Amino acid sequence: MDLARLVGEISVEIGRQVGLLIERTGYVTHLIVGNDHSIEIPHLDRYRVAHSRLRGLRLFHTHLKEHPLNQEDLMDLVLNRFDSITAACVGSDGIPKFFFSAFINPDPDAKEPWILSPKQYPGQIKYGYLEQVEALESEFTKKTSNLKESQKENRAFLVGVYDVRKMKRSPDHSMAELKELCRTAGVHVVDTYVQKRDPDPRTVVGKGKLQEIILTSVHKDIEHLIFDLELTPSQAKKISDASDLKIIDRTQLILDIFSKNAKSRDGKLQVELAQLKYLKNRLSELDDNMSRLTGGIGGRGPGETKLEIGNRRVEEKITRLENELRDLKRRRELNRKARSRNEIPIVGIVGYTNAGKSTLLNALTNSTVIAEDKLFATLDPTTRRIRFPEEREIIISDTVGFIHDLPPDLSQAFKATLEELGDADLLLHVVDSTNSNYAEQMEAVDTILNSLQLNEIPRMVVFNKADGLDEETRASFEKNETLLVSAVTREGLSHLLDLIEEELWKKKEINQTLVAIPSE
Ligand SMILES: Nc1nc2c(ncn2[C@@H]2O[C@H](COP(=O)(O)OP(=O)(O)OP(=O)(O)O)[C@@H](O)[C@H]2O)c(=O)[nH]1
Ligand SMILES: [Mg+2]
Repeated sequence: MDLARLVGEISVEIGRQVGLLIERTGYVTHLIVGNDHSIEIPHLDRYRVAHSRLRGLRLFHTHLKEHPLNQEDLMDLVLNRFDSITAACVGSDGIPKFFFSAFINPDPDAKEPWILSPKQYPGQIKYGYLEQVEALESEFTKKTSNLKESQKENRAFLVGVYDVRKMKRSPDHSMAELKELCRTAGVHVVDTYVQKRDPDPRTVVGKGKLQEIILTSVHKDIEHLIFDLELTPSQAKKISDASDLKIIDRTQLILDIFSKNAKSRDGKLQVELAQLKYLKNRLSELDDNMSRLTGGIGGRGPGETKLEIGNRRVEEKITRLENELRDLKRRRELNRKARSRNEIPIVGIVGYTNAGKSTLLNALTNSTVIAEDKLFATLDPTTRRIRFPEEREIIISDTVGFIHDLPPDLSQAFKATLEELGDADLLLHVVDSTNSNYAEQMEAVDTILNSLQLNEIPRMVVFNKADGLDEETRASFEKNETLLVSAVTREGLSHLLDLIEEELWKKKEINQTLVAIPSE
């Protein structure tokens, strides 16, 4: 109380708010002098206590007018995870007349992230402060331990800002896909925010909204803020300046999944190259935030490439990877030439990610290529042979799944793995018929195939997962005479093989007759 009085007197004398940061032992770590209506809390990162939900510091400060705690005070409380915040309203003599206090609300579902205590007069101040803080802390621990293991880690807040006029697909679909990507990356989605208008060039969402999102995130123990767009380097920096959260965009999320799933030498190099290219554009913004901007989920970054290495090293590494990839590509081409000399027809399986391409390849060839209910399970092209009666044989290859708006660096990197499709005699476009967005997904695949100049190759659309359709949808597919199969129940597969055989050999025979015609 004496301290309160002293601070009050100083405060009145200089006409500014004065604040103290006090440890639980009573030790004062900071004396902060503000202006007449607010004070600014210094950066407190190193005071963060790892396992407890509170910082172990409380803020005591003066209000020169008889105002209760304002929005700014409460933001300070929540963002800094103070044990408590107290405003002492001091009279003209510097003596505190009454106090307003607030604590962080341990209930993550509460409407407001704080609890306000009733106004107190000096005589009413209780000394059970430590007990109160301890009770709060055990409440926090209880809430956290109630969560399932899977909900404790990689908690994320998803933010989608969509300019509906410019979008090719609906915001809902885009957000649903972002959630799928998160699930694949092992991210637990806690909260989402969708806004339908032009992204703010500086902070994507407005400043006030961003603060609100950050508040909620701190409150719900969320560590990742994931944006459904590619952030510009300066947006990423501005947003991460405003909070301690890890800022991740769609590109990084996809890169992250790719880096987890790449198995072959080639695939790994491609992913690392894409990561480095993404990083290079952001190196100019190099500062403390960079580790958070580039760490990826659970700290998976681009290989050994930590940020200590500068721009030059990144350039060097990019060149080295590109050379290595060129070598691999040359070798692949040799293999391909050898194969095409044998004149075995090649069938490429393409389609949106998770359509069931790998499962279909497995079912057709009875092999076991990894098939998972995850996006981008396949990153490396896999090739198998199928033998038909009459000594006929085809080579059939699985490819990486397609997705809307593949980040430019990635599409560049993955063109290499799709290049082989150029040799294909037939493309099987596999569609997940049970996905309500299948039409949009087909369009995305067509767009990518066209951009790869593969539109000349005959295409066969295969609607997969027929076993998962309800009667009505199934009937509508059948009415349109679509090729309906199930890689799981094997329904329609022998028909599919017949069609493939027909397509390839019918064409071949015609070609041969053409060749047989003697030229002049
Ligand atoms: N019900 C049903 N599920 C299927 C069928 N075919 C594939 N799936 C499931 O769909 C999921 C994705 O299958 P994948 O074969 O990995 O798909 P993909 O197209 O290779 O995916 P990426 O490699 O990630 O692009 C898996 O969980 C499969 O079990 C099917 O015919 N019926
Ligand atoms: Mg696959």
